[in-house]
Amino acid sequence: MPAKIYTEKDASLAPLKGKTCAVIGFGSQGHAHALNLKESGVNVIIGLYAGSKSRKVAEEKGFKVYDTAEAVKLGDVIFVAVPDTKIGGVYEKDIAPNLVKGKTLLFSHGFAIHYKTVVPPADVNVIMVAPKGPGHIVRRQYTEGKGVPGLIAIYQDPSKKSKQIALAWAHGVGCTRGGVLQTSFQEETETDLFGEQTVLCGGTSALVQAGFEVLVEAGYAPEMAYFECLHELKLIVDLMNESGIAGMRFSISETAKWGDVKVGPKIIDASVKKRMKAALKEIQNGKFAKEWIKETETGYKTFNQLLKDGEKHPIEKTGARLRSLMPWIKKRDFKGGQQASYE
Ligand SMILES: NC(=O)C1=CN([C@@H]2O[C@H](COP(=O)(O)OP(=O)(O)OC[C@H]3O[C@@H](n4cnc5c(N)ncnc54)[C@H](OP(=O)(O)O)[C@@H]3O)[C@@H](O)[C@H]2O)C=CC1
Ligand SMILES: CC(=O)[C@](C)(O)C(=O)O
Repeated sequence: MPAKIYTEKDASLAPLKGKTCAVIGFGSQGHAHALNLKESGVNVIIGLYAGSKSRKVAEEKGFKVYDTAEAVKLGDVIFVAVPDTKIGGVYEKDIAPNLVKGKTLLFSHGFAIHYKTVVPPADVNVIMVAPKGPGHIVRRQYTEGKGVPGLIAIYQDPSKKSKQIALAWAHGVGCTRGGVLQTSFQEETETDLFGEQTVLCGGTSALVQAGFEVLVEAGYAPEMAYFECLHELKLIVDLMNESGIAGMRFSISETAKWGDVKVGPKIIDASVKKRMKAALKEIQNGKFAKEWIKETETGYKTFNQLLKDGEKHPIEKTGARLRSLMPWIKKRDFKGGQQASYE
């Protein structure tokens, strides 16, 4: 039996009417939910720590910004939009002391609840609204009248109104335009971590860099390798996004189709699936989460080094030059931090 997909006709903003929605954090997801909800007519305030560089941006976007603890006190629904491994600390310091009966705690990823860095009191609703897409695209698609599909989950529901609140939030950020599926905190956490590590960000970055390196090491121009392995990837995935893998194959050449079905499975073969299963196991048994929490406790030492190494990959310099020749590709100003958006 196919899973129920909630769309705009199944949702209403009514559960949020007259409510104060406190978004804690104004980064990738935080800024998107806050702006989309506000434009949907919902009353939104922002909670940030005293020295946050996001304060200025949030105020410039017209939001009332409070210290985190104050925002929690004022909020009826509190969206914890801070980095996953920081959530535990923010919760203990600023959220738990102000989380009184009847409030709703909302997450857009299940990490903190599933791996128990947050153990909420039984008398508050705990829900999730997880757009299945990066925050900047959640915002962009909303402004274009589209919507990133999303997941909702209910962890605890003393009010017996949590599902309506979750659907209202999903509606307010535009997810019901793309379709909303109900899941659990465990399922969202495990599938999201798996996808971002092995298929999306992790798998794709590694695949693209490997393809670029093979071509450049074989003597082909880096520009050629960039166009082939990164720029055109979006065009191919756009076709998949519109009409599936078979639909994408409709648009590519016979020769490309033959290479696709004949050589593709030799590249992503059973050994890749074996490694994917191993990654899933480490997510399911908590090993990944433990290592990630430990990494943040060391001040992101290895993480920052790996990010720096990635920034130095030759594909970045080649790509920046080629993208600058395409005026329709909007340059992003990252100086503002994670909430850097296109607006
Ligand atoms: N990025 C994405 O697209 C997605 C993220 N998620 C989930 O959304 C949640 C938020 O992640 P994401 O949006 O990426 O986070 P970002 O890193 O983009 O933004 C974090 C925000 O939290 C702020 N912050 C940090 N500490 C505090 C604090 N003590 N009090 C208040 N605000 C604080 C930061 O302020 P400052 O700018 O000053 O550092 C920043 O504005 C996570 O649970 C993540 O898993 C889910 C789906 C997709
Ligand atoms: C965009 C998204 O959902 C990711 C990749 O899982 C994330 O940024 O956490």
